[in-house]
Amino acid sequence: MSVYTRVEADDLRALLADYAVGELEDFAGISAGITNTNYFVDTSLGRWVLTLFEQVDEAELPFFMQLMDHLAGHGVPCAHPVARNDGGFLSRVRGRPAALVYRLNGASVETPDAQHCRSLGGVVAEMHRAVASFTPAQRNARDLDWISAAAERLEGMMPAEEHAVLADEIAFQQAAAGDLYAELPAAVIHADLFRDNVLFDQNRVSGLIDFYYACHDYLLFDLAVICNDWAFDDDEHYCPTHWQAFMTAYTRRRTPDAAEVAAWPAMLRAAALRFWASRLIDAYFPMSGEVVHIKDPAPFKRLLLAHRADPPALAP
Ligand SMILES: Nc1ncnc2c1ncn2[C@@H]1O[C@H](COP(=O)(O)OP(=O)(O)OP(=O)(O)O)[C@@H](O)[C@H]1O
Ligand SMILES: N[C@@H](CCO)C(=O)O
Repeated sequence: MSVYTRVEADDLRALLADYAVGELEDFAGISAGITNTNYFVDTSLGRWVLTLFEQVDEAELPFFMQLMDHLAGHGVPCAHPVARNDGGFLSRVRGRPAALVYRLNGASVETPDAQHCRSLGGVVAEMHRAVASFTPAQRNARDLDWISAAAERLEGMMPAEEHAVLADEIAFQQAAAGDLYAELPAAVIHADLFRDNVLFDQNRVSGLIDFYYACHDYLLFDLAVICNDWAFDDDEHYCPTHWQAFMTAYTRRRTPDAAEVAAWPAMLRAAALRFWASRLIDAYFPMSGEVVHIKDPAPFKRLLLAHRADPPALAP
């Protein structure tokens, strides 16, 4: 359920008066998504998506808008905001901060094949090149400090044996941060490129969406998040052809350096840890007052343990 705030035609007419996008023709709430309220909005001049930000820290929104605008300006297919007549990207609808974004064609795929992965590899490499000239930065809201604080909250709530794995992995990642990760290339990354955040049209990426965890961090972290979600099936079986297809396309545009190759097994673990921890927090401390879709933390624990034993290579 993604409509937390109900929007009426009059709200939209008032909003659209601030943009040069024509007259309202139709609109409908979007049922996918968890965090924000999203509406499809059709006007006489095009098709748009209106997002009402329900949970994002308002002070962070200009960063996300600038990032999407920058990437789109550099040819990266992605959701990006429409500028208002006064040049800004943010509006207010029903008391919520809101943005009108260009509507992309296509849909996300639950079960990607190698062709989807190949197309994604090219787009992610383009994104990693385009961020080199993007100067605003924002820290990772789900960094190791956040994960450590999460582990403290979870102590005594989750099974002790599992908590010990969590604590042990945090210690490993703290050591890696001062050593293995010290020389890694860093820039603004997406940080949440799961299958539901990529739209495809005819097996080609039509756009990346949901940049609201974007932050300054290691480029390799993006690759690890993608490998964990796109190259492992729902039973955590590794699909080498998926990862091969992704990396073949990626390395045509950007070659990982030696430090990235060395840090890869640890970074796969960091990405598994990040989503294990956030899903544990969502499961043990569910947000009240809304319809909440809790994602199962267990696959990321299993993936973490699998990576400790036998991580796949960065460039297979
Ligand atoms: N620019 C866009 N063009 C077309 N469809 C979009 C666009 N942005 C979002 N959508 C559609 O809206 C749905 C919900 O968007 P999104 O995943 O960003 O929701 P959210 O609630 O903000 O995020 P999350 O699901 O991570 O909590 C997407 O699955 C997609 O179908
Ligand atoms: N992609 C995340 C949720 C949003 O950050 C997950 O699957 O846990």
